[in-house]
Amino acid sequence: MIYTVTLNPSIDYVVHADDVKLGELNYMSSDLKLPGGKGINVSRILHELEADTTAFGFIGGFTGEFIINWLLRDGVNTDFVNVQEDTRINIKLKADSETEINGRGPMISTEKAAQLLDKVEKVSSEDMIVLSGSMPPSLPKDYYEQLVKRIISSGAEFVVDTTGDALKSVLPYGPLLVKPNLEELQQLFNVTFSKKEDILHYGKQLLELGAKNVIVSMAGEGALLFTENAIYQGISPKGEVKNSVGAGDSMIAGFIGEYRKTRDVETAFKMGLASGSATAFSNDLAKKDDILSLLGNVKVTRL
Ligand SMILES: Nc1ncnc2c1ncn2[C@@H]1O[C@H](COP(=O)(O)OP(=O)(O)OP(=O)(O)O)[C@@H](O)[C@H]1O
Ligand SMILES: O=P(O)(O)OC[C@@]1(O)O[C@H](CO)[C@@H](O)[C@@H]1O
Repeated sequence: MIYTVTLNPSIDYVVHADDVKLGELNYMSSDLKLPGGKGINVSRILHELEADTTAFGFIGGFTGEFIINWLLRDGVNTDFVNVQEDTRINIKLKADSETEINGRGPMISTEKAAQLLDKVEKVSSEDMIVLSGSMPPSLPKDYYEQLVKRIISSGAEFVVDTTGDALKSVLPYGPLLVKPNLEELQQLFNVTFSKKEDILHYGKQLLELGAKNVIVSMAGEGALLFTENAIYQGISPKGEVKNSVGAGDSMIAGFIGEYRKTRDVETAFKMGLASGSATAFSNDLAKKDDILSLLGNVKVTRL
């Protein structure tokens, strides 16, 4: 089983508006409400790729119900901790450019935080856990590390997709995969990249700090995969971008779903690239057929 943990799920409210003027009344040309949050997106793609998955996390209120009902309807297993306040709503504004405004998230009590720690401790050493996304502000700063310590005691492999200090704190525990995008990698080391060598240097740094594999994703420019033996460059297929929200999560799902089957990083990377692009080319997350049809157009070379 691949478990995902979304500490801060969301309804993603995708708003299309042709010509947005700040400070004036604007009308949407269309809108769409989707279940969101990084781990939930990973579970949705894993389910699409027919991998066994269960979504853990904190969920609450009418917004939480929307998400649970959607996942139930699609057949995605969930085992959330229920909280009192509403799960957040994140705005994804598609105008001339893409603007995101993410909510802070509900209050999580100490008791609820402890319940989730207990859940992750009970997974088996055969399982894998993906920890993704931001934390609601009421959780302790070291909550990611607390989760990882419990996972380590279960013996399961784990993947982390978060940012900043939370990411730094879990690297020494040896995550199977971390996947910063370019901006997140620069923020992590407080640097600005001016050439490809900079990306290669800081990608390798993440391996040195403890990650077993690192993907640095670069949106339409593809991604780089760093492993203990080699660095691979992945070129994404070209296509019409409809909604790139969740492309990174889809990439993680494609990678780990395939890696669990083959233990081969190169084929896993190809599946990750195809899944990320297939989501970028869809309004919602990608469907299995879209992913498989892009697979042949993905190019991976060893550097
Ligand atoms: N415009 C695009 N064209 C083709 N492929 C894309 C595009 N955007 C994303 N992808 C694919 O998805 C992968 C992940 O995208 P990206 O780097 O934007 O992740 P991210 O910033 O984590 O995204 P998000 O936070 O929205 O999930 C890319 O490496 C690429 O393979
Ligand atoms: O605020 P976080 O947790 O960092 O990111 C949340 C989020 O932007 O990430 C997903 C896309 O990756 C969306 O479904 C969701 O709205």
